Amino acid sequence: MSDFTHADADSTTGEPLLQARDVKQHYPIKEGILRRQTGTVRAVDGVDIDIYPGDTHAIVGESGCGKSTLLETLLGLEEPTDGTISYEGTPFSDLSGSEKRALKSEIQIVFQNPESSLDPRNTIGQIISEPLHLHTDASTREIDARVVSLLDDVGLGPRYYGRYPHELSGGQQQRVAIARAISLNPTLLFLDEPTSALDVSVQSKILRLLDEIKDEYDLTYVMVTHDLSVVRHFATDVSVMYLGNIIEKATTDALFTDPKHPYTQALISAVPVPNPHHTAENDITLPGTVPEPSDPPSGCRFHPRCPIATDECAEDFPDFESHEGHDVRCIRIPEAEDLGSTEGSAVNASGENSRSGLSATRREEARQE
Ligand SMILES: Nc1ncnc2c1ncn2[C@@H]1O[C@H](COP(=O)(O)OP(=O)(O)OP(=O)(O)O)[C@@H](O)[C@H]1O
Repeated sequence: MSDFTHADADSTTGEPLLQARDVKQHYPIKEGILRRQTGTVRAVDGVDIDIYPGDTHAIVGESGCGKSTLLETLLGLEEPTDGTISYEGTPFSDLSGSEKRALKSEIQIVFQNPESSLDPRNTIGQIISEPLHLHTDASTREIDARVVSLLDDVGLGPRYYGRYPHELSGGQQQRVAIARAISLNPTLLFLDEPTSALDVSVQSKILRLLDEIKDEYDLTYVMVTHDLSVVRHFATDVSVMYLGNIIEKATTDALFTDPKHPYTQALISAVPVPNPHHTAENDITLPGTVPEPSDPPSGCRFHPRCPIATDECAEDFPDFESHEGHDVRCIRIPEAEDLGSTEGSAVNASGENSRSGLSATRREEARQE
């Protein structure tokens, strides 16, 4: 791979860039002086997912459903307990050592909290240039020029080169994390709750930057979030997780206009909407809480909380069934409820600026942060 060049991600073949099949991530529960295993946390419990070139694929679900564990497993930070993850058709387990190293440049991540993801002892220039020093043969002069260009791309400009993370606001720090993540021209960028640690006023600016950077750098995104307003305006596709499993997959439009799984319907009904016709009658409140992943229910994992479950649901965990463009794990797919409009949430990541004014706009936004 040459310096700063982009690996081919062919969007014309229809092949997934990243694919997971029956991926599990189980953790042993050990107790006592002898640390005997007394149970297993099924954090991720048989996930199938396909990420296509150009997607912004959101993985959503309540706290503890396994989103971060899935992301870390897909990223290769943790070996899955079981199952296969493939990149451009090749299972991770079949990659040679040098191919695995090359893949580290191809797949990057932006974490939730920029303050803890940036080394406070290093300048912004050092932080952004580190991957370039580690993974390319470029000269110091070339790398410096690249860092200045990256600072410009994320709206910060060269005067931030010698500053330290603590001198920057949260939004500006996240811009640095994004610059570092795109420095090697990756193909796939993982976003782990990229805006949830930021002030609301800054969140939409960072999402807009990510949206623009995606086009400029020809990126594919996989984003983990619990914020459905962000998903609605930012993602192209959504996978809904419940207790270690994906229970519904669809395009964002299809998922929000006509959610199929009773859990998805409840999640979406809970999105706050500035709609005068919205009434509490539209809200679906689920009984109980998410069970422990160390002791999941039999059959359909959702059945103890499901408003339409029958005895049958306690027996078998259903496979995915294709239903009007959605893939749904449910044996009794309900008719879509009238959930009211979910239009008009706060985030607009559609990138309204003209390209010519882009750099100036980004700088002004970064300065205000
Ligand atoms: N290393 C680990 N050892 C044991 N259990 C773990 C480990 N990592 C995660 N878990 C458990 O796995 C389950 C899923 O955790 P995970 O952090 O992936 O959920 P999440 O959906 O990302 O939640 P949140 O939105 O709160 O971050 C939780 O019950 C968590 O306690």
